[in-house]
Amino acid sequence: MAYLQDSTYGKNNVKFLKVKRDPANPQIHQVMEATVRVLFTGGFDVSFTKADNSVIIPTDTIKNTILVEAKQTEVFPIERFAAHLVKHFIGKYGWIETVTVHIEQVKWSKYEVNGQLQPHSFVKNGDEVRVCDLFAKRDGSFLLSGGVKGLTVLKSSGSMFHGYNVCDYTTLKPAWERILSTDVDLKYKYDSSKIGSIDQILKLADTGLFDKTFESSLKITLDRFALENSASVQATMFNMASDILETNSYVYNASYTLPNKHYILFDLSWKGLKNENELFYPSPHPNGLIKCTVGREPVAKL
Ligand SMILES: O=c1[nH]c(=O)c2[nH]c(=O)[nH]c2[nH]1
Repeated sequence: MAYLQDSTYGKNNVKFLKVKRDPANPQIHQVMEATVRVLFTGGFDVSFTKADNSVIIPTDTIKNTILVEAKQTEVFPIERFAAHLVKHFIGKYGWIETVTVHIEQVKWSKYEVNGQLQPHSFVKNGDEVRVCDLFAKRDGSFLLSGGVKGLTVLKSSGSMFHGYNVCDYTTLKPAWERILSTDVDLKYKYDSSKIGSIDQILKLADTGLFDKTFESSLKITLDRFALENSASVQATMFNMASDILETNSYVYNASYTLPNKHYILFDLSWKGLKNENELFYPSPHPNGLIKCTVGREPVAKL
């Protein structure tokens, strides 16, 4: 006999752009362009196993809800909007057991013209997005994380890779100077016990905690990337994550997923030319893929 082992459903890729006007000067805007995913679990099994649609909240309704709530509530920061959606869905539909919200925010930045920051013109300089994930249960427990995705960086000096294991399969030459490039995918998980509750997420949003954590983590990532003479992707990402934990007391752990996007020194010796770390060819594949999660060491109890 077959049985339903696992299931979830919801709406993905719900996009909106909301203009926020400064109450003191309505010409000064901020824009939130976001993509939202909402998934449910709960009393939905019969919709899979008995073709009973009565329990299904149509995914179209989920989409409408996201858009109506985006109109009616504050959407900055995305952690607050995620918490608001969780409260709405769990409060309204008694048979939902868990809600998972994922939000990606496009980075629209204001820029200057003739030395004047423009009040309602924005530029997007890359594919970088701010992300947040909130998993919440009806019993009030939750997991919240924030982060950044798609932040592409490259340094043309200050990166080494040598001292690695060498065996009969090794062809890689040690490097004391190389190109280092990656697409940063960073996720920092908040300590749920420090935050306390979904309602507290709304309150902490007002204190600026989530914006501060995001800005600080981004700055640490970019600062370390630029300033450290990197021994390896592994060592640098560990140092970045450690800095995030040291600086942000609400962060429980920090995870990086970093592709090592290789730029390979082109051998010009056959042409009688020296290549002193000047000409590389970007290698689209294969690429290294390096992940780590860094947490806080438990404090020893005496
Ligand atoms: O920083 C690096 N880590 C590796 O694990 C690795 N492997 C490799 O071929 N080059 C690199 N670079």
